[in-house]
Amino acid sequence: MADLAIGVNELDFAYAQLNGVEPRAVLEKVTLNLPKGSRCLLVGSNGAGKSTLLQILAGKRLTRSNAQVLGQNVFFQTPPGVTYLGTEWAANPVVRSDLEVSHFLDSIGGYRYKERRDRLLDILDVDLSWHMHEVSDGERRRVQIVSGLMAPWDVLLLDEVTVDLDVLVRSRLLDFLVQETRERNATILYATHIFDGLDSFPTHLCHLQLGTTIAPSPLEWPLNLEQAGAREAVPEEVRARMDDPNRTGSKLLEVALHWLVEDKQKRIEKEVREGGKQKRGARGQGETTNSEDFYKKYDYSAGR
Ligand SMILES: Nc1ncnc2c1ncn2[C@@H]1O[C@H](COP(=O)(O)OP(=O)(O)OP(=O)(O)O)[C@@H](O)[C@H]1O
Repeated sequence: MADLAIGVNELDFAYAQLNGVEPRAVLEKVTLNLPKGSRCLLVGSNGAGKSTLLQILAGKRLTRSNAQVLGQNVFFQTPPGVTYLGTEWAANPVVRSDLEVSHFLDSIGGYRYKERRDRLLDILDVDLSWHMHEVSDGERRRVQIVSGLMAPWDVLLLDEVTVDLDVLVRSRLLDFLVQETRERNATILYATHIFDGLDSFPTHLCHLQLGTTIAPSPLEWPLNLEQAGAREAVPEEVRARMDDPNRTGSKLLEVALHWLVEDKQKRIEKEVREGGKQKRGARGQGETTNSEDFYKKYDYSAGR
């Protein structure tokens, strides 16, 4: 469909495994159709596949499945106008070297987008004379966000990059992003675990559970009970907690907590189905880890 920014249908993905081990499926039957101008939060537990999906959409991981961004199949070509911001950027030695921020931004074409660059420098409160080896993690993150957002983008794929920002900068950045989607019809897919202060940000939510999207994908936000599947996705008891005036967290947090509890339950059921028992957490009575077995052999005090 022409007005879709992201069109993913029944997408599968497995990371290739070395040493003859079979590839392990990480994404299965992922479906997400996002209209242009939307802001969608990707919600799921650690390891659900959020980063993998964002990387596929950014053209960083190849899949033969059908993943369209701005009308093009990302397996063949990532269209221009797609920006991906992930946490791994900060680990690159280049952005930890003695490099002045003004030089860094110029080196990646900041002078071409002077107006947007200056606006972002104000929003992210960045000092152009900072040196990248002398800044804090949050300050480095702010520079990354300025560098990533200064060229106009049509689709923004954000992987938890607001995590180390202080709340003032984060809130001003979110306002900027909302404005970008409203004024330029740009689209945002944002994976995060921090729901505080986000209630009014998304237009949609996508629940990724153990590598599979749960219908409806996306779910409209604020919740629209007329949308098919919305009542099942957010059952009545969760809606009651959302409407409770004594609620302490955000409405979004209520939904996310409900989904994460469900995800954990499903994961445990899967572990028991496949291996006969729950895999995570403390071992049962009498069970030991490999290293406990190993060190016991050398524990001379054990027999005393
Ligand atoms: N390079 C890799 N090779 C093999 N498996 C991987 C690789 N990267 C991630 N995985 C596995 O893929 C699954 C999904 O990982 P992914 O990073 O996409 O999850 P996520 O939802 O982004 O998690 P988090 O919230 O912790 O960032 C995990 O089980 C992870 O162990």
